[in-house]
Amino acid sequence: MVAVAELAGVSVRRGSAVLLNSVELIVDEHERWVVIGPNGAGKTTLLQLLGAQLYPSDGVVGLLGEVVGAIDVFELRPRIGLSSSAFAERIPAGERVRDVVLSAAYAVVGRWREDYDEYDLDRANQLLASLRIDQLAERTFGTLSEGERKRVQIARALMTDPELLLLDEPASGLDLAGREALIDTLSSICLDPASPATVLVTHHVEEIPEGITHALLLNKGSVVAAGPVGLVLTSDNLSQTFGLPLSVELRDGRWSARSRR
Ligand SMILES: Nc1ncnc2c1ncn2[C@@H]1O[C@H](COP(=O)(O)OP(=O)(O)OP(=O)(O)O)[C@@H](O)[C@H]1O
Repeated sequence: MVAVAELAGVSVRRGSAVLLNSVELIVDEHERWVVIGPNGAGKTTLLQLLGAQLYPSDGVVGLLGEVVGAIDVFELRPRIGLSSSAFAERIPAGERVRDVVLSAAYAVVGRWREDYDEYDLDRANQLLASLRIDQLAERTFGTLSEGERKRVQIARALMTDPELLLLDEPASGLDLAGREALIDTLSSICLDPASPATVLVTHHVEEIPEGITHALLLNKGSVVAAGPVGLVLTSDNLSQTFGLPLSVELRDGRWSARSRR
């Protein structure tokens, strides 16, 4: 096993606020992690650390064999695929879908070269097809539905053939059919041995795709539990994470949770 990400005693503080508190985490190359916690738990902050977008206040963040702070983050970032709504907001509404994906190869947002390599063009087209949005390639990003935008973001995150894939709430804002279709696609990614190590953030256990191997539960910046998903996603752990009595169930590969009466 090779660790693609390693957090040792990592804390993030802003003024008197503790966003993350002494987090320990090792993500190995074939693992697919889900990070679950209530609003404000620190999930996005954790993902930003894993994406080399943020430095810790304390502790050590190791990514892809390098220590963050000891290497230029601009060398690390192209090796990490990140899909988040914060990033999506930076995509110009008039940008063509194929170019949104293609321009990731050049670490830019917005088309900037008239001629892309044939290899990059082929890869972008393959990703659009595998995410079932090839028919949208010529459309502009601003005209897409929320579900279509999520798929474009994931295709873009995969464009550089990253060693670590980070997905921040990929299914948020989708209707039931859109959510289920996206979770199906995410399951295919997670179950494919050729996919990169993955860390997916969500508020909802119902949004955990099949193929997720590990879970980390966060509450108020601290880890409640972390490890193999079957051991971590218990009713007790989830109740502690969300601060109310919950009953958790796994059926046909999908998780669900409801309030315990
Ligand atoms: N610059 C800052 N100063 C103070 N507090 C901050 C700052 N940035 C973030 N926070 C707080 O840190 C906490 C963790 O934020 P984060 O976005 O990581 O949580 P989250 O688990 O992703 O939340 P959500 O599920 O609502 O997206 C939140 O309470 C947030 O208000």
